Amino acid sequence: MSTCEFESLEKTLETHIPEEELKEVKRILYGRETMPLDLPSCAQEAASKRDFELKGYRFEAAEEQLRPPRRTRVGLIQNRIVLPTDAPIMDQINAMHSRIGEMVEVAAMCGVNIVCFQETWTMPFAFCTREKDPWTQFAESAQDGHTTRFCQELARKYNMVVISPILEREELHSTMWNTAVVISNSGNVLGISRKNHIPRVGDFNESTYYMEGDTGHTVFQTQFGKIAVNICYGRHHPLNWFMYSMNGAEIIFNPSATVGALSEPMWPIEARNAAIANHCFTCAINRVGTEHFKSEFTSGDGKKAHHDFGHFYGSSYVAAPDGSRTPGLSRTRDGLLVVEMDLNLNRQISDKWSFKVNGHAFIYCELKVIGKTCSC
Ligand SMILES: NC(=O)NCCC(=O)O
Repeated sequence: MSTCEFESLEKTLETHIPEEELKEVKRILYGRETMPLDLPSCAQEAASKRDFELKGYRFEAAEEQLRPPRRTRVGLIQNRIVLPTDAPIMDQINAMHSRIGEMVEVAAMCGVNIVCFQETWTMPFAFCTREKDPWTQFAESAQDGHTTRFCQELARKYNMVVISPILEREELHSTMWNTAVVISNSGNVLGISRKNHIPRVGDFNESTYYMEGDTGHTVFQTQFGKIAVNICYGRHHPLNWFMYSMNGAEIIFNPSATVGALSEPMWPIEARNAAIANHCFTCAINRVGTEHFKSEFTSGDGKKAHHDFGHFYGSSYVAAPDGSRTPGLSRTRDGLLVVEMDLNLNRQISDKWSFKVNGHAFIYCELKVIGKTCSC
């Protein structure tokens, strides 16, 4: 595991930029200032004891005459794997369950309503190896697998919606998918959202394992707002975010696994731009750490074979429809980002900028040109 990784952009800015200039720098980089969210001291203490970063922010909306505020708290969890990648599979899964369990307990202390974990959170991101065995053994049923049952317990215990992205094994045909299981705060599986764009870039050899998802752009009505899940590589496709939003999503989660050398310059832009373009909140989550694999693998680029994928740079953040965003979590540490948002902001910004109205009209005209009608 690399110990000399750069910790975070925010830390560097805060260390080197004089206070009076820092405010302006942050305004230009991050938009309207996100206020810190007061989190209970018991949560701060537990996070520090359990060795993870805990940060809280809130996005406000203007007061309206006819609608009360619609405040929701989301929790984004980023973490490294707990055990080495060659430990017995069930031990690896159980170790991840217990790590996430203790982080979700802190999320509950912070009043989180919807929590989302990183992409394929129960396993190392082993698709770089192109080996089927043992990695396919991490795949589980989305409906009633070990991990879904674990998340249902969390959901019931803490009255929290849980988004659990796993490697799914669909029992009927033994097919695998990269799937987010969405569990309501009463513990029922509300449904699933399968990754619909599979990367063929760098060491992301995921097409060796699973196909493009077949669940469309599903939006889930929860007690705390309408949510959707656009898994990792899906964030590079503006139309993907657009379709979730056209189907009514107020918050779109983007659980990811991505490495610095490949995508870091894109990371702060894509989910944020999606929030702006679609008048919604977006939540980008990336794992942390460097994962080592026993067998060497090549990247098909003429370079030497290697045992690791590179550094997963964390930096999870939330973006709002007005273009503002929270600072990111660290590039190196496990972390929980708690963000309170007033969902009324979506319509307020839509009324101001009207991007979605234009998008709607655009689709309608395009369909008319190709001779199809639609109900949207
Ligand atoms: N997990 C995944 O889809 N990664 C692809 C690389 C990226 O999109 O940054």
